Amino acid sequence: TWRHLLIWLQKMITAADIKFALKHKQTLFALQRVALPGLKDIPGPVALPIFGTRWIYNKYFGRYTITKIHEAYQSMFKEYGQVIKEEAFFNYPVISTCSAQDIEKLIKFPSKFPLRPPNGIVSKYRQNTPGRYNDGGLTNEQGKAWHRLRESTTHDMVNTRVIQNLIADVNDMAIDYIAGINKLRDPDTGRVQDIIELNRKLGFESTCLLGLGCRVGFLEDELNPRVKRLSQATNCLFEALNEANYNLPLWRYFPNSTYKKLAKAEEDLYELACEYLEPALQRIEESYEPEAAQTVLIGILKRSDLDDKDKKSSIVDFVSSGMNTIGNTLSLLLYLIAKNPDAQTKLYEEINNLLEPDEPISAKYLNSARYLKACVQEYFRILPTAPQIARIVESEMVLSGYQVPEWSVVLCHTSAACKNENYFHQADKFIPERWIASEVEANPDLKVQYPFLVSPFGFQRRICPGKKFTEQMLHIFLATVVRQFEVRCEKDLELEFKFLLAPAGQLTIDFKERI
Ligand code: HEM
Repeated sequence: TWRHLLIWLQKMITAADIKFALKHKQTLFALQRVALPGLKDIPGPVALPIFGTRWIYNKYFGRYTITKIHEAYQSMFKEYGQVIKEEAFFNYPVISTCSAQDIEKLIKFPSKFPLRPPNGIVSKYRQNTPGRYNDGGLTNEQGKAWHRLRESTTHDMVNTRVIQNLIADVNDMAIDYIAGINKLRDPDTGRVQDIIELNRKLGFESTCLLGLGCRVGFLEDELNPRVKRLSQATNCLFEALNEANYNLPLWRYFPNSTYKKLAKAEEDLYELACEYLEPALQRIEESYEPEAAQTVLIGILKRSDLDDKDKKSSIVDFVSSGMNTIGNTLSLLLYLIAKNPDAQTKLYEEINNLLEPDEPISAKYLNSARYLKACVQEYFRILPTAPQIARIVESEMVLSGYQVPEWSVVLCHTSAACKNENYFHQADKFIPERWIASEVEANPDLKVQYPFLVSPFGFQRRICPGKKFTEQMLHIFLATVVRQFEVRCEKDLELEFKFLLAPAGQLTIDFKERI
């Protein structure tokens, strides 16, 4: 038939092309370089000298608001296409892409030591504080220095067995969380006017459990002064990071108010972490068998290839990286579940099928809870708190037809890509079934073509080391809440970008006790 003939012809042409390409590889490559548009051709907002394109976020004459940066990117991708170029201060180019093909290229780039742009202000502070820090730390270092820290500090944290051993502790936290909800609920309506603060506290408490190896008391009625300082320091740190990211980088030249804020937050975090480390250090001296929750911490403290500064700065990095990310995620996840009653009903049915009424959540349940995991995965597709992943490209590469030079900064907008109808069927709908093979078999439209686009924890070897812990934590949290309450939310949630995507204003949730 004509179709077969066409397919045969296509194969012949492809084979001939490959032979030709192999023979004339160098020439073709050179021609392609000449022919392809480059960095300067990538569309994007008009750049001004020095200020680059940052004027678009200016309060008075800009087009977008800095706290709505997620919406700004959606609008720019619509206006300019799937790849855009912005210019940071001093006209440093920053490329953004939401193309699945580009993102796949970056994810699959065989990098030994993937490069993520360091957080300049943190690196500067740590350089200025040599008494406490050897370097920028795990989140900011690059190359071999990063690899050394990564290998020696995250070994236990990425181990499934170590994380599973924390299930009992996380269950206890979830019970305290439910008690917290019950204190906030209106006795007649079950309404909690604003759940965000409680979720933040649970985020803080769980991160401390992982990084400091103990419960610190964020879920208690009265916060002890140490915990209050910890919470304030983390908030200040994120405020300073946000300011440093989007305001003129004057901190490079003198310690401006943003730098001072960051320095104070880092100092407080460091001192507080050290206070929490004391009992663990004592335990090591007394050769006690560590409790499950202390495995990660004691594992780091016992390393002979790390000095004291490396150990302490890594623990500070773990605590500060996890606190707000988990807190935001809990609120955003709860909101999506509350907005999707059908999915919630299915989830409740699965819980009842897999668990006896008073049976605690166990590794066995978590391993078989397919719908629970699908709900969390679908949440990550729709509302991840880290909507883009940054990389410095290690070699020249072609992104959406543009030749991008080596060492360019590229932001992979995985979240924007996840909203693309061409990539996900009914992209704006919460459909956990798309992540379940048997459901996809029954409805092939749901098949996920580009699963790698859901990368809420990043990718390559630089992927978040807290991923396993966080996922387990979210599974336990969601199952515990849905088992106890039917949750509903009437209003739509406002979002704002504060270094991370976060809920803005209040999140009012109705918690109806299940009978
Ligand atoms: C909802 C929770 C979390 C989210 C969404 C999240 C997200 C991320 C993302 C997107 C990255 C960048 C990865 C990349 O560049 O490829 C990252 C890195 C990192 N995260 Fe998380 N994270 C979370 C929780 C945690 C927790 C609990 C910890 C505590 C251990 C943690 C520690 C880190 C560290 C140390 C890095 C830097 C890793 C490196 O550069 O090697 N994160 N995280």
